[in-house]
Amino acid sequence: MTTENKSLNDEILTDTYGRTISNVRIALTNACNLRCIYCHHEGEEINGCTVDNSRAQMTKEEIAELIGIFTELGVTTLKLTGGEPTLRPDLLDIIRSIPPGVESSMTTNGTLLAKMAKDLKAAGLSRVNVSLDTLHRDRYQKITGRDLLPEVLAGIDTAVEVGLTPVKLNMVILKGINDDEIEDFLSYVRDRKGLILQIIELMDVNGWADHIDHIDEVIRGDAEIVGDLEKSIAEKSTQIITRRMHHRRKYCLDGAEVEVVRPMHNLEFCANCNRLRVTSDGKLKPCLLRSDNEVDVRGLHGDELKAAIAKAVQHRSPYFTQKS
Ligand SMILES: Nc1nc2c(ncn2[C@@H]2O[C@H](COP(=O)(O)OP(=O)(O)OP(=O)(O)O)[C@@H](O)[C@H]2O)c(=O)[nH]1
Ligand SMILES: C[S@@+](CC[C@H](N)C(=O)[O-])C[C@H]1O[C@@H](n2cnc3c(N)ncnc32)[C@H](O)[C@@H]1O
Ligand code: SF4
Ligand code: SF4
Repeated sequence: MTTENKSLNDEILTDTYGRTISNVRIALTNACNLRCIYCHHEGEEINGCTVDNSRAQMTKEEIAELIGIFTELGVTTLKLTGGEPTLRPDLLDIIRSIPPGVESSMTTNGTLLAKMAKDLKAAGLSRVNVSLDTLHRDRYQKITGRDLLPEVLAGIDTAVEVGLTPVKLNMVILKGINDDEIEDFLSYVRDRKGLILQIIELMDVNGWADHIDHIDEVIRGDAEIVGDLEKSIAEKSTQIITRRMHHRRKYCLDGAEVEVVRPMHNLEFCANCNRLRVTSDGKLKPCLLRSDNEVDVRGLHGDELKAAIAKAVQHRSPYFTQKS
C-alpha cells in the first residue's frame, strides 16, 4: 500500500472523535439454538425478542466482498458472531474467504464446537470466545433454556486441543444467579491451559434483559458486583495490561488470566472503541447500543461500498459521554 493510499484509507476509517476502526464485528446470522435470558442479539432488532429467521441474511459472497474491502482499507481483526455463527452451513467457506494476515476470531455458545473445532482451525480461524455463565447444569438450563452444558464443556476442551487459543470464556455476571461462581471459574481456568476468563457486566439498555426476574435489582447489583470484583482482582494481580480496544484491563493473577468488560456508563470504554459492526442482514452498525444510524450495504459493490463504510464511520459517536 502506498503512503498516499494508507492515509486515504485511515481517513475513511477514522471518525470525527479520532477513533480509527481496526476491528469489524460481523453477525453471520440472527438465528440461535439457545434462548439466553439476557441476550442483546448484538443490537439487532428482533421481533418479540426471539430469533427471526425470515429476514434475508447476507450471502457468503456478500460477506466475502465486505471482508475484502474492510481489509483493503486496513482493518486487521475480524470477529464473527451472531446469533449463533456455528449454525451457518457455509461457515467454513466464510472463514476461508478471510485474507491471510487478518486475525479472525469467533464468539460462540460452544454447543456445536466439539464437532466443528478441528475444521474451523483448518479453515484458518485463529481463536474462539465461548459463552459460559455457569458451571452448574441446572443453572445453565435456566439461563439458556437448554440442557447443553456438557456439550459446551466438551467444545471448550476440543477448541483448546486443536489450538483455537486462547479460548476466552465469556461469563456475564447475573446477580443472584451466578455471582457465587467466580472462584470456581478461576479454578477452572487455572486447571487448564489456554483459557482466559472474561467477566462481563450485564448490559440492559434497550430492555434486553427484561426476561430476568427482578431485573432492576439485578442490574443495580451487577454494576456494583463487577466493580468490586475488578477491584479485588486488581489487588491480587501481578501484572495488569491495558488493551487498546476499549482500554479494557487484563489481569494476571496466580495462574489465571482475567479480562473485565464493563461498558455501562464507561466513558473510557466508548472513547477507545475501534469497532464497527455488520448486522446479519447487511447493515453497518456504528454502535451496539443504537439502531438509528445504521447504513444498509445490500446491493452495493466496490467504491459504493467504500463510500457506505465512510458514511457509517462518520455516524460513529461514543455512546456514553459526560452528558449521558
Ligand atoms: N458496549 C459494548 N460492548 C461490547 C463491545 N464489543 C463487545 N462487547 C461486549 O463484550 C462482550 C464480549 O464480546 P466478545 O464477542 O466475546 O468479543 P470481545 O471480547 O469484545 O473481543 P475479543 O477480545 O477480540 O475476543 C460481550 O458481552 C459483548 O457484548 C462494544 O463495542 N461495545
Ligand atoms: C450475542 S452473543 C452472540 C454469539 C454467540 N451466540 C454467543 O452466545 O457467544 C455474543 C456475546 O454477547 C454476550 N451478551 C449477550 N447479551 C448480553 C448482555 N445483555 N449483556 C452483556 N453481554 C451480553 C453473550 O454472553 C456472548 O458472549
Ligand atoms: S447463545 Fe448467544 S445469541 Fe444465542 S441467545 Fe445466547 S447470547 Fe444470544
Ligand atoms: S460507542 Fe460504546 S457502546 Fe457503542 S459500540 Fe462503542 S463501546 Fe460499545
